[in-house]
Amino acid sequence: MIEVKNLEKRFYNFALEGIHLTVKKGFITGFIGPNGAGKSTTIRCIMNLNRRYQGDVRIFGKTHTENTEGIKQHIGFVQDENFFYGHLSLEQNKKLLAPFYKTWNEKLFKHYLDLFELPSMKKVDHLSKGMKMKFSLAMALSHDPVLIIMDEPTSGLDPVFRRELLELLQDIIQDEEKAVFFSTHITQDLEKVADFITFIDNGKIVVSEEKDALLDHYAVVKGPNEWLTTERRRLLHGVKETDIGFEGLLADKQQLAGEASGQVLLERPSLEDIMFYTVKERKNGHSTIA
Ligand SMILES: Nc1ncnc2c1ncn2[C@@H]1O[C@H](COP(=O)(O)OP(=O)(O)OP(=O)(O)O)[C@@H](O)[C@H]1O
Repeated sequence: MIEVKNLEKRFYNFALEGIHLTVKKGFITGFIGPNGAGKSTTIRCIMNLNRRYQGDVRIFGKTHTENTEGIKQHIGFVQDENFFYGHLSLEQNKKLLAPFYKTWNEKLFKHYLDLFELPSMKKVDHLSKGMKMKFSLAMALSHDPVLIIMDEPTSGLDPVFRRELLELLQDIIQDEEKAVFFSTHITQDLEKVADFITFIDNGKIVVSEEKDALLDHYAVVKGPNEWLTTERRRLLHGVKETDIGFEGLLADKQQLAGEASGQVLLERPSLEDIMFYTVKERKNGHSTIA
């Protein structure tokens, strides 16, 4: 559905470098990374909103130069900023925007307005933050897109609706013909629904992999300080030492096979752990995980 190769985008004091990324049909791919890592910039390049970039971005096998209109017809896009006309009602916004989509489905739109409890006659400016996000979602889903790309769609949503949205996304990919790609800081959401994870830090992809495999081969290692020889320390990322002991992240737990037994604890990490220790390692001035 999406194939990005060697994407480069430069700003004054930031660069996306050598971004490789794929989003597969039938799956949900989560995009994670700390503030300023380059998630929105990558998404904007994929949507052709950042025009001057290098590299190959293909959606449905085509570049934007080949068929940008055709591509966008089949994408449901949710941005982190509100791009509707604030002084107009939801209904008026819909009337202006729906004609751009050949497959606009008015019944589906009404269904989402009801489901999301949105008042169609209210002005966008008078909606709460979460309601604006819900309206963005309703607009993005009502032309029955095959690819859904969202930049932090769950920010500002209450936990009940967030969970409902995750369920909705899982329903959408059930027919194995669609794909969802979304960025979020709520890594627990991705633990629930994502099939693949792409993690970006400081403009570079740290890891891009099937979620369960990723969580299987990383480990948080905890143990007494005397175990931490220089050699073993080199294997770990974001090491923190206290009087009680140390903890750090191991990218490939096979590297400690045999050596660890009995002396240290190897725990299955959360996505947040993987992010935390990796970013900590970079901030400490060491290289990131390859
Ligand atoms: N138009 C622009 N001009 C200059 N710098 C920009 C521009 N857009 C983004 N940047 C810079 O690119 C970097 C990456 O920003 P980006 O919005 O992609 O990060 P992000 O991972 O989405 O962060 P967050 O999680 O905080 O939303 C930041 O340093 C930002 O200042």
